[in-house]
Amino acid sequence: MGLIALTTVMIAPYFLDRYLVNVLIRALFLAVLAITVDLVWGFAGILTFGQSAFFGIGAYACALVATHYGFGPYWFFGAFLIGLAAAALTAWLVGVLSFYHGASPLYSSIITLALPIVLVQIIFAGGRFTGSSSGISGFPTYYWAVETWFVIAGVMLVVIGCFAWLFVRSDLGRILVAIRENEDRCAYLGIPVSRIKIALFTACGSIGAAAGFGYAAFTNVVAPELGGFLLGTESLIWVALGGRGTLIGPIFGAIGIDVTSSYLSGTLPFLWKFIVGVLFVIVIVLLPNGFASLVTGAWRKFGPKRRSADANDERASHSILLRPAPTVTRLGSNGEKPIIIEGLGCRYGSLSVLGDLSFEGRPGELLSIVGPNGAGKTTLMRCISNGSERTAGTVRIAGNEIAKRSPEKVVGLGVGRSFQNTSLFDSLTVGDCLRLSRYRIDGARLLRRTHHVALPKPALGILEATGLDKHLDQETRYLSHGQKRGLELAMVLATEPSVLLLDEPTAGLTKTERTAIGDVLLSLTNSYGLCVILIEHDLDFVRQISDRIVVLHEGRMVLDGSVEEVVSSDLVKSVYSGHAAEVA
Ligand SMILES: Nc1ncnc2c1ncn2[C@@H]1O[C@H](COP(=O)(O)OP(=O)(O)OP(=O)(O)O)[C@@H](O)[C@H]1O
Repeated sequence: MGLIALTTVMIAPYFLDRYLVNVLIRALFLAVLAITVDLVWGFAGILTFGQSAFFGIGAYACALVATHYGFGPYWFFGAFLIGLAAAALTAWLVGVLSFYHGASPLYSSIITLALPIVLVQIIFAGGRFTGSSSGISGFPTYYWAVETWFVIAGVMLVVIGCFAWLFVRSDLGRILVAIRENEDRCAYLGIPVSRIKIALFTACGSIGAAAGFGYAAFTNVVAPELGGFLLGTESLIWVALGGRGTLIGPIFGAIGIDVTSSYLSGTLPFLWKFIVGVLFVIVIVLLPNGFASLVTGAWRKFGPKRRSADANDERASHSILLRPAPTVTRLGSNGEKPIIIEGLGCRYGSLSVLGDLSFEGRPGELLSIVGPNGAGKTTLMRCISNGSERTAGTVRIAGNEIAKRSPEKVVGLGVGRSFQNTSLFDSLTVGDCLRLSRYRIDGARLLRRTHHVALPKPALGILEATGLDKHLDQETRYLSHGQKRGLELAMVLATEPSVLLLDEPTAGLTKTERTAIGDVLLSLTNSYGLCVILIEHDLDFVRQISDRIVVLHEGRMVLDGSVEEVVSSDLVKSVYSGHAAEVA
């Protein structure tokens, strides 16, 4: 595919009209910008209005160095590097401000909205140095033939397009999709979401600058509009019309709209903008996945059908293979108490949700937390798994204070958490979900996809018990509720925790499935020495499998004792009167 594209860009300019070749060269550079917008917005889900700023930085690096300092191969290459470095630094700074732990998704949109506006103001304020509102033109550049420029722009687009294609299919590319779909779940699997977003933003910033540099070197003109908000918004329109998250759609979106604009904007300047606007609205409403979805739909319908895989060929029937993890670093105790909580408190303003909780979890123990609705059970889970949630007290995991650590760092200490509502990644396959759960331990490849995933024994056991090992290529949205619960548990176990926090794992399950989950939990504590902390409303289930029970009421601990002590406690019966009969 890449070779065909390369050959096309090598020979196309010799067969096309000269004006069209000129227009296409600019469009090819803009298509590179569109790829970066698609990576940031389409794949990682970060709505960015500011990608044009990096394009502008690259363009101005070319013009400013050639105008004020010098021109020649070294100056030219030096200016290219300056453009890339300035854009990377700016993108990194914007990334740090936008994605620090606790920042809302709105931050990045607002900051990227402000970025091109600030850049344009800087250019205006630059006076004669930056050319102010008129920009800079006529600076020295390489006046190569248009065919040569076409090949340069085309090769740049094909090479960056191919790398982007490999990247989005790689392990790391799947993690980008996971972040877009469920950022919280990623963090609680130990994936450093902020760092990945900042790195992506930085890389895309410098690629955008490379495209801007090429654009300026070819056109020999730079103007503030090249780094402006309007181009940033237009790049979003190219991606939306072409097909967000498809790479090829945004490339054709950018080229199609820019080339058509060049032909129509002279004769129909206002009508053309109106047509693009209407087209945008129609596509957003009728084709939310852009024109690319029409093409892929037609290909699926009329294109060659895939040969069904040979059932005996395991590699052919699954694109991913499971194997046991060679060395399991945790799962179970290393001699330290898995968890010690002292004086834990949590307030929301004047509302005290948890107060002065102290208890510990022992190796191989199944500790249930029970209490009426609103007692603070889920808040307790949050305080254990995220250092910034509690307002008082300490939580130690295997001897290490969690302090103010973010969820992904707490996972690193050995805490695995499943949520009250099953929390997965709809468009990822079972295999993808398992692979990304191993990111913290096995890492992820940048341009390649791993075809196996090594899991600890209990995770493999759950996949076998739920039959998920036969559905590794199934997208998780098609799984039954029980299978989703099983997969989430296997994913959490894949992170090799020593403390497992489960928030109502049996909610919505059938009796048989509840029994199966109970057996799994007992084997996790008895055979692997895990400390399991379980929130559960099904008190029969709690009584059958717990070693110890902690009872919460209005954010306070009213009892910490064995099943018999809790069942016979009058105090518990009185605070838990609605369910007391079931406990007893
Ligand atoms: N972000 C928040 N801001 C303000 N109050 C909150 C917040 N989160 C939880 N609360 C309050 O804290 C209390 C405890 O909530 P929590 O969800 O921990 O209870 P729970 O015991 O898990 O209840 P359930 O069994 O219904 O899940 C509730 O009164 C809830 O309204």
